[in-house]
Amino acid sequence: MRIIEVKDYKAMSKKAAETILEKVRTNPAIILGLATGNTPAGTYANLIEDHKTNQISYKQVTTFNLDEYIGLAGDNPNSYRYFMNDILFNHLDVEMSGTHIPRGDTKGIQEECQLYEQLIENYGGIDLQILGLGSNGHIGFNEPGTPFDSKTHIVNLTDSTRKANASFFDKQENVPFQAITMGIATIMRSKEILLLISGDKKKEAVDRLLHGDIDESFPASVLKRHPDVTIIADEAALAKARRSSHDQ
Ligand SMILES: N[C@@H]1[C@@H](O)[C@H](O)[C@@H](COP(=O)(O)O)O[C@@H]1O
Repeated sequence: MRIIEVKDYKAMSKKAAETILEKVRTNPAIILGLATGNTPAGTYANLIEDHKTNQISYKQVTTFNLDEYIGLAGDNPNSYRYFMNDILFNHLDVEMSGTHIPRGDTKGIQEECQLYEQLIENYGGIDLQILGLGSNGHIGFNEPGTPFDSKTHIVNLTDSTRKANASFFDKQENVPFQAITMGIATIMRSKEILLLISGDKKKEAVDRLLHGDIDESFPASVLKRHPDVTIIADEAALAKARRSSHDQ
């Protein structure tokens, strides 16, 4: 894993956007894996800003999001489909039919998982996957204990994840209890991974990621087995991990 240390959230967002733009320039038909949450929002804002001035086209780009809440339709403002349209897709010239997010409102959720996995496979896999990091080490919605060989599946969200994501909802009770997520094996099949981490709230998780064992109790630890992972993390997120390295 390569680590790029940046000053703060703003610098992380800029560096991440530059990395993505470089890839889109080189491969205009790139298959991008995208994440939701606060962490990548600034990166997406930078991509939109760049699009206004440089007019890089996203018409041939295909995207696959990591996850979606079960029970929320795409027009529900709390769904990840709505979030992605709102903070990214509606501001680029991307073809909406080329943007994929699991459907959380279908009756056949199990079937949706298989179809989503198959669709990624049909496209030949993801070229560049953007990831955030949950405070408990989750990636996508793969909570601690998720098998490393998991494919797209249904998850029960932990209390800590429901709490962490409650700020997007009116009340915590409204945060769904389940989600569909790409599995850990799905994520690991991506050719390249860009993990973005910012802020003090993530410092314990970063410390465990960099210094802990590879173990299913900490899903992100699997990334150490991937041949091409770049972490862009800010000073606050790296604070504890850096101290631990000095202590050793
Ligand atoms: N499903 C998302 C993840 O994909 C995201 O990486 C994580 C961290 O969120 P944030 O970036 O808001 O800290 O939270 C959510 O649970």
